[in-house]
Amino acid sequence: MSSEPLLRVENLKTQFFTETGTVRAVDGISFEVYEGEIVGLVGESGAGKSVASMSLLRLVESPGEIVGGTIEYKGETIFDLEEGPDGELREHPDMLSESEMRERIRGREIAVIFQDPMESLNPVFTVGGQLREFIEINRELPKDEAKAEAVRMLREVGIPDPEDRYEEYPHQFSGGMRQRVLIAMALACEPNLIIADEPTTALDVTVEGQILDLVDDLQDRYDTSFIWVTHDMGVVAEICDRVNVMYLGEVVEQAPVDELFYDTKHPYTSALLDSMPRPDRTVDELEPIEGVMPEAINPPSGCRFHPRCPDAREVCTRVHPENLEVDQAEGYPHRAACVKHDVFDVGYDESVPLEKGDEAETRVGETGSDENVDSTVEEGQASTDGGKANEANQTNRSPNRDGGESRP
Ligand SMILES: Nc1ncnc2c1ncn2[C@@H]1O[C@H](COP(=O)(O)OP(=O)(O)OP(=O)(O)O)[C@@H](O)[C@H]1O
Ligand code: NI
Repeated sequence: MSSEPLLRVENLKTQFFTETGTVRAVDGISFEVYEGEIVGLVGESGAGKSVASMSLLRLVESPGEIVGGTIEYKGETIFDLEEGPDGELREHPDMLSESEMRERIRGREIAVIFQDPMESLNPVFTVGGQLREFIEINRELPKDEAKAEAVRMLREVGIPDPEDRYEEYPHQFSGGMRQRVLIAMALACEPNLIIADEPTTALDVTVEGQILDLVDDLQDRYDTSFIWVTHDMGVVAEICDRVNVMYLGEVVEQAPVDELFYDTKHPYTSALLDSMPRPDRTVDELEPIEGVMPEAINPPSGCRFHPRCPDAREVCTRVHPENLEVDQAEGYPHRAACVKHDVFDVGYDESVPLEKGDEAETRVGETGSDENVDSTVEEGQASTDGGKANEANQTNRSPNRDGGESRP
């Protein structure tokens, strides 16, 4: 972890301004992607994974807008704001222009693979023709060289008889084969980073396994970094090096994959793991996560997961936890946004456990739309003083290494 990250995302916020209110789809997430690693974004539907992915390429469409945070790629600024003369926020002058994003970044440096290949492939053109054209435009190669390169890429992603398949149309390909074509397209410009948004979700398990193996193999050979978006912890286990668990627009846990599975620090991650089919468990033993995920338009006060959390105590309804480092593993931080960890020091141990179903449910959405109602805990700050904590001392920033777990 000594080197600079390829991608650095800090406190990223993306919102949708709808008639019914502001949807805080991505609400202050931070993570890094280092060269050659596969970083997972995992969480239930609506967690903000796709909006986060689109934000990284500045592809959020109206009524959505990135409203805060920083995105840096190889030392260049994809997104940043600064304060103008009248205190208003405006785009930082260092920010890459729209044409730089289009000509230099999207596709060439950072490519995307979507879930549905039919949305990305045009049904009226041959698969090979589309791939060739893409290579021609993006790599400025003459037509015949681009064609040779297209055939080579099709072979590279495991499409048999690529010369023949080159002439076929998307509908003549199976779902798995189409997904391979999209991977070929993503790889065609030899990007440093590929964002894959649930690219295997529509495939059956066997084909999904083959695609994951292919990606693993290509990742080894090209040393491409990936951001892998999925709701499936099984996929995470198979492919990711490090993982960000998202809940209602926030990253609630971040850790190297083994650490996340074997030393889970956030109750939401535990719930995701418990709801995951495993060979050593029967279907009866699967535990679906309690309740449904509330709307990002009016999230619960305090910890957004508290209405569904088995470990929730009274303090969790009031204190909004940052994603703090609670441990280290393999040289990376293990972060968790849960006040049961000692580093938060907000009185979790003394707090009264919430009775499931009553307190929890009435709290949903009660105060969530007003951010100032919650106090936000940052490292080394106690925050039972209702927001004044932000002015409290910032000096004690060292994470409490032996205090990762709450005392019994
Ligand atoms: N165009 C839009 N207008 C309003 N709200 C939107 C829009 N797009 C997304 N959202 C909202 O943003 C939040 C995050 O959505 P997002 O698609 O990122 O979730 P996700 O984690 O990718 O879920 P899934 O697993 O279903 O793809 C959701 O509450 C969603 O309703
Ligand atoms: Ni999505």
